[in-house]
Amino acid sequence: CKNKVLTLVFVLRPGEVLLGYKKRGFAQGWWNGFGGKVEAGETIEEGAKRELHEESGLSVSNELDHVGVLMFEFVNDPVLLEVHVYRTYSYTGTPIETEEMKPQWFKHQDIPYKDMWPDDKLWYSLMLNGKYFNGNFKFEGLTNLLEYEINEITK
Ligand SMILES: CN1CCN(c2cc(NC3CC3)nc(N)n2)CC1
Repeated sequence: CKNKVLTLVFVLRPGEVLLGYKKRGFAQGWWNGFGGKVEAGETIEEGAKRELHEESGLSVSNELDHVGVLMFEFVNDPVLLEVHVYRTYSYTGTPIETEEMKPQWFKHQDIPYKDMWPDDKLWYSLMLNGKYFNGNFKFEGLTNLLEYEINEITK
């Protein structure tokens, strides 16, 4: 069991998605949803809500919609990343810039894929359109996507 479980939350409003610009650390300089590690004693969904609040200032009262699981393998690295993707239209608060992230709303056509993880352009359309999906990606380093498969699932 070498999976590192991570979360990724997308806050939506009509025609737009909230992304955060990573100001430091892993994937610095790229835009992404909000998320991170799951701590001992919390469920994956609780971890997702916690990271969203820590990184954006937003709170989610009710359910997050669990829309997919993305598995990432890196050549010569035994640790698999298991990223649980969530989305929600219902949130409270106003996005605030933190030390980690600078939040910004993007119209779907303006999503800055060149400044994002290389896999994002392959599955964002499914996430933005309310589909459910699973994805498997094989990377060499952080930018070279060697293989992938994405399957839409009926939930
Ligand atoms: C804190 N986590 C890190 C992993 N993560 C990823 C990863 C990812 N690609 C993988 C090649 C790394 N692509 C997106 N969009 N997010 C979510 C946030």
